[in-house]
Amino acid sequence: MSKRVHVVAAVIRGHHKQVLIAKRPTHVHMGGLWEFPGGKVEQFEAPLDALKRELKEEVGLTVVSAQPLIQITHDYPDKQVYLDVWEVHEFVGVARGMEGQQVKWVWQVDLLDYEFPAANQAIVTATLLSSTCLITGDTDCSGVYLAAIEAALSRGYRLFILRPSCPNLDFLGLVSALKSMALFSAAQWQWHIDWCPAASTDFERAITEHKNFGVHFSARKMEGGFECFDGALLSASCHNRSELALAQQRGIDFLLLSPVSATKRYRPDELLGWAGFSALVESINIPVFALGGLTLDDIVNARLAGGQGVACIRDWWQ
Ligand SMILES: Nc1nc2c([nH]c(=O)n2[C@@H]2O[C@H](COP(=O)(O)OP(=O)(O)OP(=O)(O)O)[C@@H](O)[C@H]2O)c(=O)[nH]1
Repeated sequence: MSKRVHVVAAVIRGHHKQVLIAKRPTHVHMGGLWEFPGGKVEQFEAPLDALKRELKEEVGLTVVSAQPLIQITHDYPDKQVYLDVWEVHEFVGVARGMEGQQVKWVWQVDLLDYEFPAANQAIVTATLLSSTCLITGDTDCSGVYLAAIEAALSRGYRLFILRPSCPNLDFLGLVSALKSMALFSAAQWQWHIDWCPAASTDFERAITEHKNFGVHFSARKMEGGFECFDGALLSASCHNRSELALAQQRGIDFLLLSPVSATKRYRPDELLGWAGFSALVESINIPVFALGGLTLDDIVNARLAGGQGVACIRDWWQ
């Protein structure tokens, strides 16, 4: 088997949630498909230096700052790659196809309409997700629930795992309120399947008809198998290597992995710590949020450990 190729690639974020993509020339590997600009890391070259060199050479941009986004290990029939993907928020220059290739700024939601190499699916998901995720608490009043979501939106949260457990909540009313909130804030909602009436056609319609809605499974629900939610983003909670592997096999789009840090529910010897989190994240190709005893100050640690960001529960009660 040939050696795995270390490739750096960049999700370059421009104005108004636009992202730069480039078309691979037809004669090269994965030719004719779209890609995130980048290329191979040279011998003895640091990944960030390689990223800076490739972006200058390929699209004429000077990187000012970049942070890790996701790492993918993928085997094509003819090539094994390790895609080391960075997020670039700050750069200087005007993007051009320096090698004659087509380059394009696209709305991040429109990335789903472009054809990328197979390894890129998780990169596109990671690009669409924010670096924070809020798991909601409980209430028996829709008004209180929605007010807490609005307050969280104003604190910067855009991705929510919804788990109101009260059966008296008006589901369709909640859907319609969340739809209009999504319109103004681009927020994404994952319905916690434990709460949602899975058999309800209203639920299925809401999930599959609206791109901001997805479904979240507990590890046990995921293990038990689930029905198909056409086109909806799927997420799951995991705690160990075998659950992570199952999630990947079941086509889950992103994960919450816990417990990373101290919480009341777990003994100290059960905690993953950042090293344990990082080792588990490395074993799969899916964006993973760190969960358990963390705050928004831990986003940098999560990114350095290969994660997408942090998921918080306590913040709901602020
Ligand atoms: N740059 C980039 N490469 C990707 C992406 N997705 C993906 O599977 N790859 C694969 O990673 C490898 C990158 O190699 P490359 O050909 O772009 O690297 P390079 O510019 O250094 O090539 P060269 O040295 O042959 O000129 C290719 O096998 C390509 O198919 C992506 O989003 N961006």
